Amino acid sequence: MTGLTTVLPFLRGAVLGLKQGVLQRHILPDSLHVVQASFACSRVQSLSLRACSSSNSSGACTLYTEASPRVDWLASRTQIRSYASSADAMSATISSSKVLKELEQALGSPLDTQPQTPQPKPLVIVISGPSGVGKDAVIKRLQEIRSEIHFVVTATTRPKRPGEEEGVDYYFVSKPEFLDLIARNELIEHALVYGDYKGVPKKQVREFMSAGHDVLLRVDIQGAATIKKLLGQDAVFIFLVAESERALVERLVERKTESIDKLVIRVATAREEVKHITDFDYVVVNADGQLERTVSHLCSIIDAEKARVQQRYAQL
Ligand SMILES: Nc1ncnc2c1ncn2[C@@H]1O[C@H](COP(=O)(O)OP(=O)(O)OP(=O)(O)O)[C@@H](O)[C@H]1O
Repeated sequence: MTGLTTVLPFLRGAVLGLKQGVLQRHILPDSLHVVQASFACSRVQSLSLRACSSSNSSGACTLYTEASPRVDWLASRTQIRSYASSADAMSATISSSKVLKELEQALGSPLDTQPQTPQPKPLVIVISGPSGVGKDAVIKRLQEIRSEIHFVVTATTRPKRPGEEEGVDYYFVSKPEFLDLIARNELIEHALVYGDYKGVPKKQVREFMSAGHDVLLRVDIQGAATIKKLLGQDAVFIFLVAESERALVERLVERKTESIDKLVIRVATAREEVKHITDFDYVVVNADGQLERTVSHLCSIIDAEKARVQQRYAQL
């Protein structure tokens, strides 16, 4: 009824205004009310009747408008419709804010406007899996989609190779510098690989997490086990697998980076590594030709982790 009251002055105004112009009388067929029924059939009908005080026995009503019957009638009809619609919206706002006020009075306190979901905390995501499963390929694509996730760059004592960039591929440090990082307990995990050290600096993780970024670590199974000991349930551990051992080996062969001898070692290692799957929170299959699916699966895991009631939070 509030909408009706709001609209009535307009109609009264319209009828008053008509007195100053050439009055036209239009008999409106029932079909008009069907058209207007899209927002409020009975209301418009009663508005028309009350505003123009005329109706015939078939239920059709009379409306007065200025001059040019057809055009003005259409304009007038549009106006009435838009006035009635905005009046409805206005009355909805008025009534809902009135209800909210009454509710607050009944509750004795204002309704809380703070978010009811837990504030997502920056996440440490550890991705691991056997050699050749596609860790680099998956992470590269994930970074393209989720650029806000910081991929932690490993520190290494290995000399820089042509094309490699400081801070992008690795942080290149001297052996004494690396040993100093170990002594100061500034590495999340480290390993000696073919005579060179490699390790994940804590400082980088701390800095990005305190800036609100999730951080992503790509480590081998041994490294994941070390991080698990350090962070336990505070980080999320994801194990990547191929759809089968054969598929994994085919991928490695196609990569053409390993000799047969090295391939034998990698496959034997992969057989051992896969036994550690139960130490991880999630396992994701990176099936052949399904890189996008794998990455979207990872995104779902990250999103689900953000929706946890008890959020993981790693402090280093
Ligand atoms: N879903 C996939 N389908 C087909 N090929 C893939 C898929 N994922 C990765 N690859 C390809 O498989 C090869 C191995 O991938 P990648 O180098 O990313 O593995 P990795 O796990 O990082 O290996 P490593 O641990 O030895 O560095 C690459 O040539 C890569 O392009």
